[in-house]
Amino acid sequence: MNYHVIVLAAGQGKRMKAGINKQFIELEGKPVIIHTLSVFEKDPHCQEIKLVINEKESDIFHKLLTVYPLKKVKEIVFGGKERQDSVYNGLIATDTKGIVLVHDGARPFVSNSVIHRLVDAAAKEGAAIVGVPVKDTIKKVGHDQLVEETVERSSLWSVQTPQAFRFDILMNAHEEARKTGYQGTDEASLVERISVPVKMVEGDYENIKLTTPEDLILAKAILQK
Ligand SMILES: Nc1ccn([C@@H]2O[C@H](COP(=O)(O)OP(=O)(O)OP(=O)(O)O)[C@@H](O)[C@H]2O)c(=O)n1
Ligand SMILES: C[C@](O)(CO)[C@H](O)COP(=O)(O)O
Repeated sequence: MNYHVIVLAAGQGKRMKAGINKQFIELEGKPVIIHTLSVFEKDPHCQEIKLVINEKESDIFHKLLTVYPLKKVKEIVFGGKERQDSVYNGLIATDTKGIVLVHDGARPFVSNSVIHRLVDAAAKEGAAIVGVPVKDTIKKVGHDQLVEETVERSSLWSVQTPQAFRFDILMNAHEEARKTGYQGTDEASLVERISVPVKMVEGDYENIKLTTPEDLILAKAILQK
């Protein structure tokens, strides 16, 4: 099943404390964003990549794409203040009636098998996301660091990207969120609000998001494997 993908790279990477957008950090001599884009470039089912960047970093991204030419990156789109704004800008630039994926540029280890399971689920159900069951005990903590409750773990999943939707569903969800000023931390939360069921597809614990410096240690270990 073919799909289009929106790859997000317009954040600042503040928690990474690298002094540069974390997308430019090199892993085995190649920038993180190139690792991520290459997964989709090599996937025959991926028809087009919309790369969403910060306008101020245009020159850097254009130079990178000269060094690493990626024929599926046909258009670069400028992102917005929040992640959700960046997704919306990517969405209005995407021309499809089929399946659209949204993926964090900072998740370079997504595998083809996970992508294909996800796309098949989205084609069948309309909306699907990848995640993994949580491994830790989860507690709700209130004032003065006092534990309020231990949350039942068996139904808790840690959510990743990519997330995949029929284009019209994701667009409706975004339009609705914009009307009401709702800000979610992922696309599925917007889709849940318009009462479309979202299917959870089991992903992979290695599909980490590079967020804080410790994640780079893990990233190097994953690459060396
Ligand atoms: N306005 C924004 C904010 C985030 N992102 C992208 O969304 C993904 C996931 O976000 P996150 O890990 O929070 O990245 P940053 O916002 O860059 O990190 P931080 O919050 O630490 O600044 C990243 O690939 C990031 O580039 C984006 O395209 N536009
Ligand atoms: C979409 C996401 O990657 C799912 O885990 C995550 O919610 C992005 O969150 P962040 O607040 O931008 O780190």
